[in-house]
Amino acid sequence: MERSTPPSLIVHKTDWKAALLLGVAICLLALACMNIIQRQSSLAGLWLPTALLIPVLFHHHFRQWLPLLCAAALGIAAAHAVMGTPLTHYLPYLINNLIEASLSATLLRRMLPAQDPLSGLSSWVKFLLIAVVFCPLVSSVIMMLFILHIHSPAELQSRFATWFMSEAVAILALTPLGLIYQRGYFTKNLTSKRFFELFLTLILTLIAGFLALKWLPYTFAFITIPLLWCAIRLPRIEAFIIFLSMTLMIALLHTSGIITVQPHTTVQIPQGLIFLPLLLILMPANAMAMAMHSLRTEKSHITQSENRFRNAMEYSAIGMTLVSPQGKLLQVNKALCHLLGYEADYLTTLTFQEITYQEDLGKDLTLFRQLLDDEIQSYTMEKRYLRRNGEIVWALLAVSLVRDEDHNPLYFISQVEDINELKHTEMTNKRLSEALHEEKELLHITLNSINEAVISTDRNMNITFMNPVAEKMTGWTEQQAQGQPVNRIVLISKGPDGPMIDNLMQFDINENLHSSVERSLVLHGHETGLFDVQLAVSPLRTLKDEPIGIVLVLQDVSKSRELMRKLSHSASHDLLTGLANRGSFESSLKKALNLTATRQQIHTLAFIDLDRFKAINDSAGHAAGDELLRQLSALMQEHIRNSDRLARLGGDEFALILFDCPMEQGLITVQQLVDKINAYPFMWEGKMYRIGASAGLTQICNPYVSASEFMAQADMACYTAKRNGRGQVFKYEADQKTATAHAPHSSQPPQTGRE
Ligand SMILES: Nc1nc2c(ncn2[C@@H]2O[C@H](COP(=O)(O)OP(=O)(O)OP(=O)(O)O)[C@@H](O)[C@H]2O)c(=O)[nH]1
Repeated sequence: MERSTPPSLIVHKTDWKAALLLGVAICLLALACMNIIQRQSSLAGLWLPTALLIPVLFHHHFRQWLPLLCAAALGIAAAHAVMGTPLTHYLPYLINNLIEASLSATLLRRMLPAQDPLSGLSSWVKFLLIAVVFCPLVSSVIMMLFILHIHSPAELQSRFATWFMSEAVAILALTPLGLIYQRGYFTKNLTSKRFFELFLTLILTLIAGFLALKWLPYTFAFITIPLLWCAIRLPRIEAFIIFLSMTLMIALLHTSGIITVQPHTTVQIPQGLIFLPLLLILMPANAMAMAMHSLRTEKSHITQSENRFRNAMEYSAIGMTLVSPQGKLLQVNKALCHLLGYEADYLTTLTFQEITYQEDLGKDLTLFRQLLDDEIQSYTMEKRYLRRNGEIVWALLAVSLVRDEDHNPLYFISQVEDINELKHTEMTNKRLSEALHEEKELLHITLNSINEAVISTDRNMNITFMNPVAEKMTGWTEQQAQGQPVNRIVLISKGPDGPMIDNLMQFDINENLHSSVERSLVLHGHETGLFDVQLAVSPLRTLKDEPIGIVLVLQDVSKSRELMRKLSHSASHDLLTGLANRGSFESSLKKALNLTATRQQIHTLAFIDLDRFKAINDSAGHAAGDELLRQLSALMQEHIRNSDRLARLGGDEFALILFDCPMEQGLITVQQLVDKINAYPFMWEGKMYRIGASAGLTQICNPYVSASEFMAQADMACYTAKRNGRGQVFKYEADQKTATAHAPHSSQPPQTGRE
């Protein structure tokens, strides 16, 4: 049997106090037993020390037994010492007492629960068989072994009976009390009134017992009556106290000779069995006390359980009702009355069918019948009840059936939980969810049909949604992109070859709006190429303003940006020749001046004017003039560096900046250009024409001189070149405000005209 030691009984250290008390108590009991009862025999007729030792050992852990057994041994030894018994005489008996108590306590600990060892009749019977019958028999046999050699068979028989009876009666009288006693019982339970009652009952019982023993015939039959009366009336501990008191009184009266327990028969009862009647009256009394205890415990359990159920029902926040098998409401609680708006008295005159909403009654009745027919153990359903004021209220009904021992239905227990609000909220939620679904659908359709790419992310910047345009532009399907970091899917740079934008969240939309066309945002699609895009990044936030992700809107602006590029190009370039125009050239000139200021670079500025160009127009037509301008532009462009800047200022006038180029080198380069133009054979409609060019140069080396001043200087040098016979290159002389000719390497300029 599984033993659970109650906390109060767990002793971790040696309980010296208990051992001392035990030793003293056993010494006194042994003295009493030896003094009062020992008369004709060397064995006492009633031996209480073992009866006390058994429950003490029972309530202590095995580890505590040694000091307790020692204390008990010392107590018995002390009593014998007082009585003057030699050690050799009593030592075997003492050891036998200790063996018997240990065996009995061990078996009882195995067979009985620790918390309440004698809780009912069955545990008492176990106690009886172990402690009152078996163990005393074992110790009697052991005792016989000690004295076999010294006594005659008749005396052995008598001693066997005396030993057994003295142990059995004492254990039956005292040990149950020790087993069931719990520390603090009397202080907790025995009020002065109850103590007085106990005392009175004890006195009356003892007097009744004494009178029966002294004067009535069938002595023990009459003694049983007050004992049974005590067993029925008193709690078991108090009944056991009276049984013990009665036992002690009878033993005392008998040994003192006031009464005799010897029956008035001719048959002489052996001395050893003199207390056999005591054993016989104690057993039914004990059994009755135990039966009554069980009955009281059971009654208390039932009362408690009833109280619990009544309280649970009455104070439950959920409506509860007991319903008869016919459907009548037998008992209802406050919560149900409140839910349905009826008085309890009126509600109990109705049936559940009468308060059920008609549409829900069919299902309820079906389940009700299934429960009655034992097809199901219980059922729950959502149903509507009709309130007294005609309102309909939603409730969650849970029904179970209580049956009697013969399995006949007694009543239903129904729990009715108010779910009215929940139900209405559910309906509202359903409507909301439908509306939400519609909104979502609408949103999806809108997002699918717009021309912008829309991409949303979660708070960890992982993609959660992409519309079809986004799929097309990024080159990823929504399924592939979902859960991927947005930076892996949406690759955006500033300009086609510019740096990538690492953090889209930090992206400044204003910066994008004001950046040049070249630095505008470009989306790098996965195998879909580059897209000029306009990007808008918006954070997604909850109602509590907590960030939950971002939404990217990418607009493909490739076409408009191409148009802008064209517009920008035509604004800065000459339409006929494709060279830079005057405005653009002036910007380049400012740039050159900046470089001079910041890096001390020297540049050469040249003015080139075609000679006698008018004659081509006049002789071959304007279209020929245009074509010649185009060809000469291309010719000049071919012979300068990419870093140099050639512009058509208007008519047949060109300007050239040779960046980071000193005058000497500039003169050589421009002279080569003039020579090329002079030698250029222009074919038009099968005829060849020749023209020439004059050029004026100046050096940009002073950042404090204005751009227009440099232009004027170059213009002046060019003018001088023209005036000096055309086809020449002149450089501007700063100190003299004049221009000087550059020694030409080539031949004289050709005469314009058809060859
Ligand atoms: N075909 C054509 N002719 C132009 C264009 N712009 C200006 N012209 C003409 O180019 C000529 C320029 O005049 P000038 O510089 O005096 O003519 P030029 O014959 O080169 O005279 P010099 O420079 O003194 O040698 C004018 O006849 C203009 O009508 C153009 O875009 N296309």
